[in-house]
Amino acid sequence: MQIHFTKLSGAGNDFIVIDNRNQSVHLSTAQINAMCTRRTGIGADGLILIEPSQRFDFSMNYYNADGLPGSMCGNGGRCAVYFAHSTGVPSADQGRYSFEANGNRYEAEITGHETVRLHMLDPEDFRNAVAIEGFSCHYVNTGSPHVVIYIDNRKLEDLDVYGFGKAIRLRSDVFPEGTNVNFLEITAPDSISLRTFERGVEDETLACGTGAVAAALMSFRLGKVSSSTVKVNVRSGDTLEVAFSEDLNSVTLTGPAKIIYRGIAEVQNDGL
Ligand SMILES: N[C@@H](CCC[C@H](N)C(=O)O)C(=O)O
Repeated sequence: MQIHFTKLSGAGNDFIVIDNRNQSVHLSTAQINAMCTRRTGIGADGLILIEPSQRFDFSMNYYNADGLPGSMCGNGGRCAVYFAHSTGVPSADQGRYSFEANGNRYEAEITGHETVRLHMLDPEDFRNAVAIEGFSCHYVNTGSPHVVIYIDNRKLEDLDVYGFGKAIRLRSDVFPEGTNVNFLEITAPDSISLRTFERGVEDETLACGTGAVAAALMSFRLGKVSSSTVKVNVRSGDTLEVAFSEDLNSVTLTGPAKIIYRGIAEVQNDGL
């Protein structure tokens, strides 16, 4: 079966996006995993199906690279909106899209050349300083579950994000559903540097949108940054901007979303 797709990058978090508004594409877990596998497939952190919605401009169905449905993907949401904009998916409000993902409504707008601002859900379930694997782990759900760790006495660039991230992600006694794990350094009163191990990719990614939101909100909550607009420098070298009200609501995530290429994949019954 041949599938037309578009590859997008949201600050280095990369996605295969498929326009499935006619609902002709049905992919299994194994097929999505094969398409997302680097070297033998197209390669991506996740796959997004753009599907019809009764109530909004479209529905975003997001799958992690392991082929399983993911929780909210902030960079994926921004890429889905950039894809919709560049593909001519109609929107009820010019220049602004509404879509559903994981049963929630999201809104986003194109704010400049290859730049998308996404309005996020209010954060939930803050937990402070739980000791796990030798780290003081803060936790918040920003649409996806995130551990936030300040690596005060080490260098972020030298940190074993894969090893430490995986060990914490696999602590099912603390996180029965798993978690994404973020390591960060405060670099100024309004900026941080961030590296993220992602659940479902099971590796470090070059950026994570809901992780950037978790890191910015947690840092403001703990008094580690003083600005409610925080620049988050991610592994790709890009910068995401997280803005919020002082009570940590009305959160937006803004940053680059780019089309890398369009292609046709030959998908076998059991994968590529
Ligand atoms: N990269 C994403 C987060 C995607 C969801 C996550 N991997 C999960 O299911 O836990 C982002 O940009 O937010």
